Amino acid sequence: MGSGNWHVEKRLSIRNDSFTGADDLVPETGCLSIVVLGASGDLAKKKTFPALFNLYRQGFLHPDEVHIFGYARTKISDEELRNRIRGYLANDKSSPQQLEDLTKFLQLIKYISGSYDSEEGFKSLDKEIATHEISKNSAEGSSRRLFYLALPPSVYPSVCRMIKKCCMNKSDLGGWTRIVVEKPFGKDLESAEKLSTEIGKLFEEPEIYRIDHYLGKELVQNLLVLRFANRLFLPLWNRDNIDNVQIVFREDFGTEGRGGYFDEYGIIRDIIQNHLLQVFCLVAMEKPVSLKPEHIRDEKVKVLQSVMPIKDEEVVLGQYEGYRDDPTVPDHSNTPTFATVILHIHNERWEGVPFILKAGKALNSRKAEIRVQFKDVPGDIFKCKKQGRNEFVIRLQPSEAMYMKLTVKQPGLEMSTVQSELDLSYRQRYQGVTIPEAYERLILDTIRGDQQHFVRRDELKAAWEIFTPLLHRIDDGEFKPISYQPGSRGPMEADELLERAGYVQTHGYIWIPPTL
Ligand SMILES: NC(=O)C1=CN([C@@H]2O[C@H](COP(=O)(O)OP(=O)(O)OC[C@H]3O[C@@H](n4cnc5c(N)ncnc54)[C@H](OP(=O)(O)O)[C@@H]3O)[C@@H](O)[C@H]2O)C=CC1
Ligand SMILES: O=C1O[C@H](COP(=O)(O)O)[C@@H](O)[C@H](O)[C@H]1O
Repeated sequence: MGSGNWHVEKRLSIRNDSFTGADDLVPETGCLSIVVLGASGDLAKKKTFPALFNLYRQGFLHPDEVHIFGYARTKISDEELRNRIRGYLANDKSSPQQLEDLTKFLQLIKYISGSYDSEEGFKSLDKEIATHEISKNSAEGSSRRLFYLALPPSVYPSVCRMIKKCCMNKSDLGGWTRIVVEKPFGKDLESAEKLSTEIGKLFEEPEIYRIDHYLGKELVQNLLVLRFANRLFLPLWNRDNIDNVQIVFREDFGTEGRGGYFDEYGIIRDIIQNHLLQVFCLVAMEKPVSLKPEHIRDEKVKVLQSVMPIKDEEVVLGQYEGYRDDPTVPDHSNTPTFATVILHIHNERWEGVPFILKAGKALNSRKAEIRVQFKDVPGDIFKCKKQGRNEFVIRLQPSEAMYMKLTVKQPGLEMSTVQSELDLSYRQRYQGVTIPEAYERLILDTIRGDQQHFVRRDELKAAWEIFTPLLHRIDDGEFKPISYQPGSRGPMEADELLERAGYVQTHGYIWIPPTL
């Protein structure tokens, strides 16, 4: 936000012109109503409205087509909602153009107050939407209604019932009603299936968009391109060449202000079962038949179903010291704030290759990356084993980059080797290019009707099947987290597990950042 580095690309329509594989999309012309349910909440102001504003600024949401409705229980006026979100859309450093855009954008927002389980509020919401559709001369049957549930999952079923009962539009002329749901989508296999069944009775799968914002990150979206559009990787991406894969998430802050929520879920449900597992799927899945969303999701499900049961000795849990000082966290909480979990895939490509999923809060750094470590060179005549293995690192954040660690000849007269890198740092290579926020792309996908980057019901089920037995044991207090210092690397047992899994850390590798 507010980078001042905008690429404002005005589009005539929001028809999809990229290579998503969703080429059977219907041209969409009807008026578009975006309803943010839970508009007074944190997610709405920090992510949803800023993403909508960015889409508006880039010409993807046309003022002559679009209207935005905020809905929540809090009784506030349109103007009060606008004032609440204003600070998240612009700041002192915003350009005059941005401020002018902001004023126009805020005028598109209307607020309706109502409860999440009574028809009254949803009927007035429907009335407001209909008034807007009529004012835009939208042909009945062509208007589009997007309901974004920025709400706790406990109210999803009642909200979906209310939408179904009070707010559906006709869709015979290309119109639609879609709902976007956020994680946490259940707490284990049983609760997730129950939720899916409840929502599934009301909406068809193509109408449900289960969002995982990691799927909207630039380098996550690049994974299929990298893997399947580069001849270089095709023959290497398997158990014959790859020794181990790490998918890592680190945050250098704790659960500040979210202790109550976090304690109910823990790091596995908060990060690993969804975000890291989605990345895992894209790294490990087979090539899809095409880029059609269903083909991609079929492959994701297959690889999830090939994951073997997690072994106790391949799990390390941690909890940072001071976590329980949060008044919203119970004194004897057993909730992990750190976890390393090793997954094994039982298939021809990956048998024997550990996939190490690691996530932690209150650690010494903030990053999310994929680290693919290759096997040692057989018959190594240079004795470069000591210097380190080839590694291909895809850094999702911060500062998107991918680099390949290689052994090369040390420049000079002597014949000696050194570790170096082939480096693609995005900031350096794509200067002046603004990388969109994950939510921005994903909301655009929901409008375009492209489900490629959303989680399908069977995918969600397979994801919960992997982690539910372990989660139940943690919930029952059978598996205890090890205490670690905030600002550290987490429990040292996690690094020991990494070593046992075969990861060889490179020592003495020094990276010299290129200068512009
Ligand atoms: N384009 C760019 O921006 C590039 C940047 N670099 C930078 O160069 C530096 C070195 O790169 P690289 O070697 O890939 O990355 P790191 O030094 O960050 O990490 C290498 C590996 O060692 C692990 N590790 C780190 N400390 C320990 C420890 N004490 N015990 C056990 N394992 C440990 C890391 O695990 P864990 O993930 O858990 O920390 C990671 O798997 C990094 O800062 C990197 O960002 C390098 C090349 C290109
Ligand atoms: O979903 C979540 O993600 C954030 C981290 O997101 P990022 O895009 O900043 O990597 C995490 O802080 C939060 O606990 C979790 O619920």
